[in-house]
Amino acid sequence: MQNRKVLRVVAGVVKKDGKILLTQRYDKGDETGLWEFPGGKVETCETDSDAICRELEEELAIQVEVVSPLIETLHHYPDKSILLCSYECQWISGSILLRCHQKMAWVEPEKLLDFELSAADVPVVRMLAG
Ligand SMILES: Nc1nc2c([nH]c(=O)n2[C@H]2C[C@H](O)[C@@H](COP(=O)(O)OP(=O)(O)OP(=O)(O)O)O2)c(=O)[nH]1
Repeated sequence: MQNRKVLRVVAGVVKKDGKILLTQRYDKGDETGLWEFPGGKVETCETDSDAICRELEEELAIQVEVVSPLIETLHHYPDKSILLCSYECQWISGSILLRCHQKMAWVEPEKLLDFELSAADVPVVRMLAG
């Protein structure tokens, strides 16, 4: 595990009216059916901000501006290791279309832990829940 490559994954924490956007992965593929923050893998030559803006456009059809970094969490899944880099984002334009997720929810910070989350997201959510 020590020598395996760590994937850099960005997660956008989009807030609206005091609630935070969570999306649910499909019942197939990685982290099946679990809730997460929208985002994805950072591509070569891309900044984290570029990756967030691209992923939220691709996955949800919304345009966001990255406001500030939150926390980075290293998590080892059985098949891969990821460094999850979370950022607070401001929604600029667009209406949400679920292109890559089965569900979405706007969640009060204190209720985030009620959702079945990808394991790497738990420290992020603990921080947001206060
Ligand atoms: N997007 C996202 N991925 C997360 C979170 N937490 C977490 O463990 N992951 C994992 C799930 C995946 O194994 C990996 C990111 O993969 P992804 O499938 O979202 O990335 P991508 O959009 O670039 O997808 P692809 O090119 O492989 O289709 O990180 C999270 O909050 N958001």
